[in-house]
Amino acid sequence: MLLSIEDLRKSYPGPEGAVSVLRGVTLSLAAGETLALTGESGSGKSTLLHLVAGLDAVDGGRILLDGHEVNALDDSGRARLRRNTVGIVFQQFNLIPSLDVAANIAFQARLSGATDREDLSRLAGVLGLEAHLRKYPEQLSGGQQQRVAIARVLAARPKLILADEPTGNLDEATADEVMGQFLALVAEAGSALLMVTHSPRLAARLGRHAHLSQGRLA
Ligand SMILES: Nc1ncnc2c1ncn2[C@@H]1O[C@H](COP(=O)(O)OP(=O)(O)OP(=O)(O)O)[C@@H](O)[C@H]1O
Repeated sequence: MLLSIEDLRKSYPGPEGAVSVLRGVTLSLAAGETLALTGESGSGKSTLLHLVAGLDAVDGGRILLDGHEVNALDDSGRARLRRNTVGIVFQQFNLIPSLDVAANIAFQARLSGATDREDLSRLAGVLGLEAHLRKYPEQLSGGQQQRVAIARVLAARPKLILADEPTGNLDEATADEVMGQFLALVAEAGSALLMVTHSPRLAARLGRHAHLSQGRLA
């Protein structure tokens, strides 16, 4: 199993004591599987993604990712896992403002040692970015920036992609189109995908669906 989450628990401090957000979440994802995660606003979807990425510490339970227990790793071990195994597409795109589109796409791939130029230009082609490769992020629309963020993650060919509303800033028609391209490229790369979405329509396009409610998955 690529990802096994067992009895995961997470609370945050609140004004009236700790607020329990995840209350025993158990979930497995095999290599190449795609899963949509839905749930009301504030139900803990982003929290779950952050914990899997090792960006925050768990309170209880375990996350096994590609044979590593995420929370048993030190900071550099978690950083290595993020660099080599996980690709992250969050809503704030985190493109590097001083790099042009081509360099942004290549950036993550270089870090993880995957530098196939043909692969990069093909990705840019499929995502409709060829005309923008020499532009800087601030010269792009929100939708174009989202495509660059998607291309950047795919270029590194991670085993697991964590995506939080990756088409959340797009109108419905464009979101459908970009999601189609994204899912086709994910399938081609053989990556597993754990994707948060508010849209039942987009969720239905993934292989599996889990719903987070009251701190547990249904
Ligand atoms: N760093 C933090 N400190 C305190 N509380 C937090 C922190 N991060 C998240 N929370 C709280 O935990 C709960 C879950 O937040 P989370 O962002 O995971 O929800 P979500 O399901 O992703 O929501 P949305 O769909 O609105 O993005 C919320 O009540 C939020 O206020």
